[in-house]
Amino acid sequence: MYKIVFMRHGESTWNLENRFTGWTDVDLTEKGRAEARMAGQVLKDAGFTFDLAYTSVLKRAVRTLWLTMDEMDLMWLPVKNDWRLNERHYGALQGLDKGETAAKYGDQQVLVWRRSYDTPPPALEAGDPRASFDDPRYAGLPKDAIPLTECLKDTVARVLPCWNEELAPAIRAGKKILISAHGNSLRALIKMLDGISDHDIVGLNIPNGQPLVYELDKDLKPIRHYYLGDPAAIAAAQAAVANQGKAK
Ligand SMILES: O=C(O)[C@H](O)COP(=O)(O)O
Repeated sequence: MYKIVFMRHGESTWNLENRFTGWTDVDLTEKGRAEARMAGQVLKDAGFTFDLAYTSVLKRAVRTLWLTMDEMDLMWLPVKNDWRLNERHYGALQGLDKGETAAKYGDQQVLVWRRSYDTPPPALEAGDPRASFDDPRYAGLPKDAIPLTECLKDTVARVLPCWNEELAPAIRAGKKILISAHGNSLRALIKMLDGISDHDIVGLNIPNGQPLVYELDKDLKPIRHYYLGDPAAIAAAQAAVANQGKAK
């Protein structure tokens, strides 16, 4: 049996401000830093240790990983930054207030943009300063790999090769891995691992800074999964994430 740990980053400045973030590279708040340290403490107390860590190229996930590793006295751990673990690109919604957007377009439309499998948010214009074409961290990518918006299906399409080429081989090689990523890149991974339907994935919300353990069989099929930490607090945090996209 293999065990891997997923973790969504701690609270970011735009989580606090309730803005659509996507590929915008915002940092953690103080609360987010505390959540990341707490995750390290919880993992340490539960007896976890790791050989290798993966994260995105966005600082909220990278810093969460650093703080968690620091708390576990694992700053030496090899880390692989993979853009394919980035948050789902939020297109022209990036920077907008989620509640105001719901007040303008309706809760249902915002739910579709946030959670539907195959309807992307409106795309950025190619010349929009929010587009990532000139960002050096994506310099090695073909231009058509850099999104202007993404639905979850698009995120699955980039996360799946990351799983097949990086994560799964590391797990099979016996490495204990920690993956610090984002709400929707983790939803994409979990959808794929658990075979969740396009319909049911709408109801899955990932809380910030909570280690999520997956136990996998020899074929890397999930046996069970569970959050470390207080179930009531986790359920409340999941409900809070779901409610972020509603008009006040
Ligand atoms: O990109 C974002 O805004 C968040 O990290 C995830 O947002 P969501 O829960 O609204 O999809």
